[in-house]
Amino acid sequence: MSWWETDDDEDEPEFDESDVRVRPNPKGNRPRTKVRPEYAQAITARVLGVDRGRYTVMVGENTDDEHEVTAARARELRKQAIVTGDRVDLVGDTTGDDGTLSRIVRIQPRTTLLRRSADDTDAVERVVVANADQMLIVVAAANPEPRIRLVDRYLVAAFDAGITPMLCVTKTDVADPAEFLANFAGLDLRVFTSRQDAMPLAEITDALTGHDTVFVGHSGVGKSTLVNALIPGSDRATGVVNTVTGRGRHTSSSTVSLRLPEGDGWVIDTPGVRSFGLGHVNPDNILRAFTDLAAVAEECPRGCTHLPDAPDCAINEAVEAGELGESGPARLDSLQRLLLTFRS
Ligand SMILES: Nc1nc2c(ncn2[C@@H]2O[C@H](COP(=O)(O)OP(=O)(O)OP(=O)(O)O)[C@@H](O)[C@H]2O)c(=O)[nH]1
Ligand SMILES: [Zn+2]
Repeated sequence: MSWWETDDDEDEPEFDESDVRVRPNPKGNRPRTKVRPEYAQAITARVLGVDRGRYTVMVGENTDDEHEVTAARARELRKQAIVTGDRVDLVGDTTGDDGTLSRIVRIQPRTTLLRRSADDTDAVERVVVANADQMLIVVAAANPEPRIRLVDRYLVAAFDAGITPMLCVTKTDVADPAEFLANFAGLDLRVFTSRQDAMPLAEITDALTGHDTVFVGHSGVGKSTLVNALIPGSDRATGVVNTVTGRGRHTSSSTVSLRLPEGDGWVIDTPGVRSFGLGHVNPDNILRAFTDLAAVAEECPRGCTHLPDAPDCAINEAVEAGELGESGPARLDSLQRLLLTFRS
């Protein structure tokens, strides 16, 4: 079961940063590389993008010395994935002058890690983006048709990673998204609605300010159009949607970091990811995103699934007894739908 139930995988964009397969590491993702004394002078940088083994990184962020540098990975990092959003330590020539190459010697501990597995039964995960604290899920009201299940999968990936999701529905000039949005009423989910001739740019910019936000969405939903409007000059290629299939051409093909015009905040734009398995997801992380329900679940029997058929589930009982208020049933529904997303 893959994130996208489409059959045209041949032209799936390459995710070069996800080619490195990493084993799930219960101890976290802290690199085990010994700190070598000669790296005491290493400086910290933000990975902006990855292209064929070369990393574009930013050093001196928010200082007078801020500049971009091209870097390669040190051999001792072996196969550890270095992805967009990583904070890394650099040695060597960090001037960023033409033709220079510096070396990444360490990956700093990550605050969050958005990951995917090949499919829902695969425990081997690939990392997509590091250190994002927000996810903007972009979905079109029509052309292509919005899919609840797809948004659920993005939500699960975000909650699992400890990333706060938000939703932007584009193309509201084409269709009314109310019915679609009703499916998410049980979630604490900030929702923006947008149409090309009236994009809520100030509102979205405000939500992005001070954050690192990963943008995700199916190809053709208008994500590049939105990114270009939020960040003039970012030059995200926009494609033409095939009116028969509703699918876009895959015009944006690598993950990049873009800075908000005012400087305080980053957009990490991912290409239309079509296989985003959730084999690695821990159900406890999903429950944790529903703080009110998680508190009730303390009373659940050990190993409770919290699904409708779970015996003596405290959440199910509390909702039935009306103890979780008017929104209780909708919240429980949302939780159960998300829990089922990666159990099927
Ligand atoms: N009617 C309408 N069309 C839109 C809107 N936003 C974007 N589009 C059109 O939808 C098509 C796809 O937009 P893109 O911005 O390229 O979509 P994308 O999600 O970035 O797709 P890829 O670049 O293929 O990943 C383009 O023809 C846009 O002009 C909107 O709000 N309303
Ligand atoms: Zn339960």
